[in-house]
Amino acid sequence: MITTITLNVSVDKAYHINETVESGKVIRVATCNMTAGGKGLNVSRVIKMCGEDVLATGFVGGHTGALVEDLLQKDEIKSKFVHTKGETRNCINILDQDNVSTEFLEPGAPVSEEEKNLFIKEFDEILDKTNVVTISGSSPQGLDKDIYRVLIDMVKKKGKKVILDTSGELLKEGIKACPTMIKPNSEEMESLLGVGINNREEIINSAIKLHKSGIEIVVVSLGGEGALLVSEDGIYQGKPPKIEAVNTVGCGDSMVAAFAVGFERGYSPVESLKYAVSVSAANALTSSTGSFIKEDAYKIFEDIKIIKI
Ligand SMILES: Nc1ncnc2c1ncn2[C@@H]1O[C@H](COP(=O)(O)OP(=O)(O)O)[C@@H](O)[C@H]1O
Ligand SMILES: O=P(O)(O)OC[C@H]1O[C@](O)(COP(=O)(O)O)[C@@H](O)[C@@H]1O
Repeated sequence: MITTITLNVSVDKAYHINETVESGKVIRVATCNMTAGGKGLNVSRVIKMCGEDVLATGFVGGHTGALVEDLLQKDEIKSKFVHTKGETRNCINILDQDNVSTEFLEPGAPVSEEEKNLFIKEFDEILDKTNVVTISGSSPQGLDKDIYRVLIDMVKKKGKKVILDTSGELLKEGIKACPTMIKPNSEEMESLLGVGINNREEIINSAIKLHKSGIEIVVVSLGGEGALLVSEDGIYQGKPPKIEAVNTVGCGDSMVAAFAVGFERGYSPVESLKYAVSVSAANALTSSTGSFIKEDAYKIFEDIKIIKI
């Protein structure tokens, strides 16, 4: 089983509008899609769509939290959340007539020390039934910046695999525990290493540096250019064919999900790269966040170029 951790859950609303976003204007929404969000729940949905068993964990609270549990149940995704006194947040993604996306991400309600300790206790028990763990996104107020380091240490002590996909201080602290894999984009890697990254060579050198620091698999996502993978098997780029992207929100989460599925199925890093590029590119073809059509992924898979560097 794959377990996903989403400490900062949300209800994601995708607003489709038939104009462009301008401040000071009243905008009527044409259609609204609602999904269980926070990066880790997008990951959970995509894992389920790939056909693997997944358990979603983290914190939920109040009416919005209950709605998230409902939405997951409708997608037949198992969950075991710690219930908080604070209310779960909302995140809004406005997609305009040209499919340009503008996101508003609310902060998460505070988590108390007691709620955190309960999560750690329950997670320790869940780990015994889990092969792969994904940790995604931001953390709510009330948790220390080393929370992911603590959780990764727990996973690694039990000999399981763990993917960390976050940014800023959480990523800086988290990598001290050497997760099995990280998936920064180049801006996240710039901030992590404190250097400017302006070209392909600098991306490769930065990823090699992170791999050498003890992270088994470093995947740098490159948007429409696919992703670069550094592991002990070598350096590879997975390049998707050119597609007409509709909504790229959740592409990073889809990539993490597909790598987790690859670990669960025992794929090699390069096989996982090809699979993950096809699933994440297929996500860009649907308007719904963290979702893909299998036929799109199959078609894209056939046309992916794997380039050895
Ligand atoms: N326009 C696109 N065309 C094809 N694939 C895409 C596109 N945008 C994203 N992807 C796929 O999704 C993955 C993650 O997207 P990216 O935007 O790089 O991540 P993040 O959302 O984490 O910044 C990419 O590595 C790629 O495989
Ligand atoms: O969990 P975080 O880091 O606060 O991010 C929250 C939001 O980011 C998104 O996952 C989109 O992020 P990506 O496009 O980077 O995958 C939203 O769906 C989500 O609610």
